[in-house]
Amino acid sequence: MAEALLTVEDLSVSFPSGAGPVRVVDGIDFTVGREIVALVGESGSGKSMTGRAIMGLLPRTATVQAKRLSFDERNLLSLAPSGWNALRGKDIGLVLQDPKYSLNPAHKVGRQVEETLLLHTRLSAAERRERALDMLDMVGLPDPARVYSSYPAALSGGMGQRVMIAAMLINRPKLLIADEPTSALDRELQNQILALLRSLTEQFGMGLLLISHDLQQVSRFADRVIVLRSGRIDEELAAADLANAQSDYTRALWAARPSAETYGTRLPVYGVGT
Ligand SMILES: Nc1ncnc2c1ncn2[C@@H]1O[C@H](COP(=O)(O)OP(=O)(O)OP(=O)(O)O)[C@@H](O)[C@H]1O
Repeated sequence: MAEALLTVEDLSVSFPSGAGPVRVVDGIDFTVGREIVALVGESGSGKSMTGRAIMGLLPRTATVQAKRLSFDERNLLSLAPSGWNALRGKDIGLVLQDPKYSLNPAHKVGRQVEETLLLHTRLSAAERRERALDMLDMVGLPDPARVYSSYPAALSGGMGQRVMIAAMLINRPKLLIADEPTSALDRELQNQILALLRSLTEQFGMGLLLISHDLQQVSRFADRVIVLRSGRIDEELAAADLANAQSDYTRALWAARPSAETYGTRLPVYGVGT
């Protein structure tokens, strides 16, 4: 197991309800080093809330508790809003499901890719442009100069997601959290984007927390897998061992892996909230 960049100990996230607080993440422990750790589980198992707790991006009504939540020796539990702003985009990047909602349609791609350089560095406009063009090239976009001056509407879904990855990696974060980064794309593009994330993770020596419901994909792109069930860790195993998982739940999720016929449908829900 790689040396930890992120340490999560006894993390819980709860929301108020008429019947009292409901714990949607319930006392989980894990670490992420310079490796790809996948957080998997059915819909509602708490994957996104875990990712958001690490990014300090939980809904206002959520309460977060942990024995320890630390990133690169910093205690995230005591970070002030200004501390979060300094961390996000600089040391921790977040890639979400659909670039349509993450990219601002009113601004050209170049400006959005450069944004974290503007916020976190003193590079000149020319240096920022050069870094952005390099990064657009690194994520495999043909004709980076044309993409740089385009508006997001001119991009396909796969290109948009490559732009988002470029925007998140331009400042060389130590950790990237990718929450279902490919579920808006077709199968072939999904594999291309995941292969790109894997290669950039290795090239930059980053950690990647990959949130996914697709165990088959995870088995090919991740190093380690944490299986969440109703907010708790059901099993933690090497990605290579997924096909021979011990827990019945993991085996059921593995058996429900999307096939060409069922791809795009949601996974069945096994006893959430029970
Ligand atoms: N703002 C909120 N208020 C109350 N409950 C919420 C809120 N946001 C999420 N939840 C609940 O938290 C639980 C965990 O949600 P989360 O989004 O982490 O699941 P997930 O595993 O990422 O699922 P999916 O794959 O569907 O995104 C769910 O039961 C959800 O209904």
